Amino acid sequence: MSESSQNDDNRAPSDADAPLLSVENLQTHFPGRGSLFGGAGDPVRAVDGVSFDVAKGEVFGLVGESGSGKTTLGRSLLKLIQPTGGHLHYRGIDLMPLSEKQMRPLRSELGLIFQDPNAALNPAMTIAEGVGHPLRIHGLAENRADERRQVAEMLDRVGLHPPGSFLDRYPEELSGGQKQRLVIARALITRPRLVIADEPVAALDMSVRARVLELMLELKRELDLTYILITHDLATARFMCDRIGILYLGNFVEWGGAKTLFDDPKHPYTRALLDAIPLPEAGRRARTKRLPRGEIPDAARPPAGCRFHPRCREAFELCGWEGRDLVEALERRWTEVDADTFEQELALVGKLADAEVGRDRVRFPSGDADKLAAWLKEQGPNLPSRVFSAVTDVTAERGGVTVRLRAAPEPVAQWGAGRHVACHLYGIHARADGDHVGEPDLEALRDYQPPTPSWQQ
Ligand SMILES: Nc1ncnc2c1ncn2[C@@H]1O[C@H](COP(=O)(O)OP(=O)(O)OP(=O)(O)O)[C@@H](O)[C@H]1O
Repeated sequence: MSESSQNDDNRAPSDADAPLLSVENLQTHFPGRGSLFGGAGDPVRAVDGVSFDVAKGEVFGLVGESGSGKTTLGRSLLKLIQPTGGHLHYRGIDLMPLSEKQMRPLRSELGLIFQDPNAALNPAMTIAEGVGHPLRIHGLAENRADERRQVAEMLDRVGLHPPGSFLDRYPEELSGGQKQRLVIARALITRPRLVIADEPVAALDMSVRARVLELMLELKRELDLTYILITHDLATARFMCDRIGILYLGNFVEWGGAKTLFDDPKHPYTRALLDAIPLPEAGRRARTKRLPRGEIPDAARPPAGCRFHPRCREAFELCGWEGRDLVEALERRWTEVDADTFEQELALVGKLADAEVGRDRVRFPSGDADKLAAWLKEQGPNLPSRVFSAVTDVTAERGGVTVRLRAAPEPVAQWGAGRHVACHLYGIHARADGDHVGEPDLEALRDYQPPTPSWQQ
């Protein structure tokens, strides 16, 4: 089938101005992993409320650390994984209720470029068979000769010259860069409109990465493609993307034009990621101390409030501090103080494993509750995080001390300065469906003035 005849179908009442892909509050939760002792465990919120549109012809980047949900989101957009909630429209077609059988006519329009060529290419098939396979699946070749002709044409487009010399060879005979060109040829052979490229150059040597990315941009222009590019690498995103979404624990913290985000990032996480890449331009420091602390948390137990708050250097009292943050802050303090101080404080606070840790409180068992409460009040503000700013109450009782923390809302994205940003530093806007946040007193927060972010002072 020619490209024009594919475009002539009448499957959807497509409005020329409508986005090619429209994503609203998309969620993909996996069943909980359970524990050794049984029980289902909390669901893994791999994708948790993502919203964005992709216009025809654009390159939209999904950027984030390992575990942020990029791959799950990419696969959910193609319904290779069934999202568990939200809305997903492609060319105006509501994809959410479609069964795999109903999706089949659309599959040839939706391409996927994999990261690992070895996983994407069947080593037992010749290049003609492997790259031509999708044509057979979708009935897009008239006969074998037509299939070989189409494969040869696509090999030519992806720079494997002369194409005839590749047809009857096997993928393993090719170099890494050539194999990735094959993967691209296979993804584009059905002439898709929307292509999701999942870390398309991450497995390649530095020396060939730029050439493969340039090829992808060239093919985009020639074949009228729209890309969603998944990458953990901001330099790749900067080179390729028109717009970028910064993903953190299943949701965007900031998204908008690539230039806007690179030139003037607003979210502390975006700023930290950008500070981590060495850039040649004058005025941008190669590495600073603003890198996020620690690792991305478990998506089955996302932090309350803003999910980034435990790692955020700008976090303040309304960012969602909870009991485990207080315990972690004490742990960190004890790695920083001298041995004598550690021994004294351990004797007073007791082993942290003995503390009863809840979302909105921590109870420390203690034989001298008054002394411990006084120490906590005095040292709390000096802990190596802002957790104590959220403490509402330190109560000495018989046998222990209870520290209570105020619940705070999960931020919802706001529009400002040419991008969406989900951060309380820009005003308190709570996500209505953030059901893991506890029960913040939204009424009390209505007139709250957040502090000025440190970089604006
Ligand atoms: N099938 C699954 N069942 C349960 N949890 C899953 C499943 N697939 C992914 N996850 C979890 O979902 C979260 C997001 O994973 P995902 O692979 O989408 O992130 P990613 O940003 O693509 O990371 P990476 O770059 O390492 O691939 C992780 O916590 C991961 O462990």
